[in-house]
Amino acid sequence: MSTPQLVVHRDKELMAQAAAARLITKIVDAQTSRGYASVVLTGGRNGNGLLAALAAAPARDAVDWGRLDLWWGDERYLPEGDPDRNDTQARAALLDSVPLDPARVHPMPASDGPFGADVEAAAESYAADLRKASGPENHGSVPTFDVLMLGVGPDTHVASLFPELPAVRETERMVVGVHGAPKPPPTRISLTLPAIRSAREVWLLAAGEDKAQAAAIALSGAGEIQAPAAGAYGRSRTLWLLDAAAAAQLPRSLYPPASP
Ligand SMILES: O=C1O[C@H](COP(=O)(O)O)[C@@H](O)[C@H](O)[C@H]1O
Repeated sequence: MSTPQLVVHRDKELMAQAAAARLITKIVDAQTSRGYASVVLTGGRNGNGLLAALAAAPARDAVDWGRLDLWWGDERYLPEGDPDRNDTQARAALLDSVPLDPARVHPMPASDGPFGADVEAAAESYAADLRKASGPENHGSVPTFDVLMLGVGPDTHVASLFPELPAVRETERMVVGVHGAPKPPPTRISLTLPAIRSAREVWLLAAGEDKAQAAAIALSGAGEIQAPAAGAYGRSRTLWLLDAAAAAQLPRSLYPPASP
């Protein structure tokens, strides 16, 4: 378990730009050392804000987009192309603007796909895709992701792991179906905490005053069932990327000033 590191930026725009620059560098370094990079995307306002900032970044095309594997941490279980799906929003923010290899982009199943209303079967299908992509060097049933990004919800949810619901309690499976999510839509697919913890680095994105209480709860030693963000950590690094508004309830001793 890697102890959380915090970086706090002046505002959400600067946080998104700085996080995008950080992601570009991480991807380029991985591609240089291993020939490819593997990143897990997150949805929501902060996740999409980062992707939009990346699309506009001057160094954007330092990334070899054809050698980037993209996965999702969660998905709203809606028809393909639905505007509320995380992958729909990610494509609009960035993915449709860069020359990705479609074979290396792995959206989660849609509700109008082969599994229909059976979200558990859809989740198992994604788990099978992860297993297929996990080589012997990965020591497990998911690839070793270079960076796994998570937006932090105002209730401390990450991916589609909501406080007290069954999905956050899962300890064996890597991907599960979610029913009754308190944030619409109610039916979702999500990586579980064991899958999240397989990543080299986990980056938690929290910007905006509505995230301040969630950040304070998650970083104050709360349990992962009550505060799923508290259970999200990487094998070698756990990085919280915040703006000043989201950090407002944190002890000042937790982080040095990252920008004036
Ligand atoms: O519903 C979701 O919420 C979280 C957080 O979204 P935000 O708008 O509060 O930043 C998001 O990370 C997740 O992917 C999404 O499905």
